[in-house]
Amino acid sequence: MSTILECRNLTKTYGAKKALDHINLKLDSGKIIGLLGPNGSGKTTILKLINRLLTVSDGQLLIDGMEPGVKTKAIVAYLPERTYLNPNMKIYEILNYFSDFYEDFDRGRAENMLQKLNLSTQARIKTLSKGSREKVQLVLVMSRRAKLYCLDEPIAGVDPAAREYILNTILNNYDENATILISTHLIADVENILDEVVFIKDGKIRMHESVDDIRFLKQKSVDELFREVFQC
Ligand SMILES: Nc1ncnc2c1ncn2[C@@H]1O[C@H](COP(=O)(O)OP(=O)(O)OP(=O)(O)O)[C@@H](O)[C@H]1O
Repeated sequence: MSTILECRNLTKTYGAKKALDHINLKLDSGKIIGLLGPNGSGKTTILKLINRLLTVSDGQLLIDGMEPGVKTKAIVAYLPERTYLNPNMKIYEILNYFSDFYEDFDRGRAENMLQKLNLSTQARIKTLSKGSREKVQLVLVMSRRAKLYCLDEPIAGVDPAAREYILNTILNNYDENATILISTHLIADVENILDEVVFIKDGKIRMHESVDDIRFLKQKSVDELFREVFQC
């Protein structure tokens, strides 16, 4: 098993605010990992650093052994917490754009998923509900054959039935050697698909455990453990 992500004393500051404080973390490839923590704990900051939307203040961040750059962008697929789709474009136009932009984009897979979600490729983004826009965005990301998927709150805006479909879509559409890092508050909804969890609070890693160990050794669900660790 190889390491897809490594943080060595990773620190990120925004002015005087330390959003990530000397984080050490190693993630193996082939896992679905939940990045879980209360509001403001640093989850989005980590995902943005991986995607080079922010730069490291101190320490090191390595993706497949490389610092974030052009080469890592080609192997990382990112779903940001906010929609970035151009509201005036039709879905098929965005598919064209993704096909041109990403060598690893599998258009057939995207069209298939859209069809299952009853989303017409002729639909214009601005005519879709918030939940449907989020579904389109997730389909685009999961249709890349990336090595690392970073999903920031992928199911926050969709109804429970769609949540299940989306989680199954995530499970069924990624290569088993790829890694998925999911940041979410909806722990009970996602815990069944997770192999490992990383708990983060105040910019520090509080726990990195396998979900099987939490269930069998601690005899708890991830949701129960999260509430225990982060009780207010
Ligand atoms: N651009 C910024 N300038 C200053 N502080 C920031 C900035 N972005 C984030 N922060 C601060 O850094 C900390 C970590 O923020 P981050 O968005 O990474 O948390 P999060 O865990 O993703 O939160 P949430 O679950 O609410 O989305 C917070 O205290 C936040 O206020």
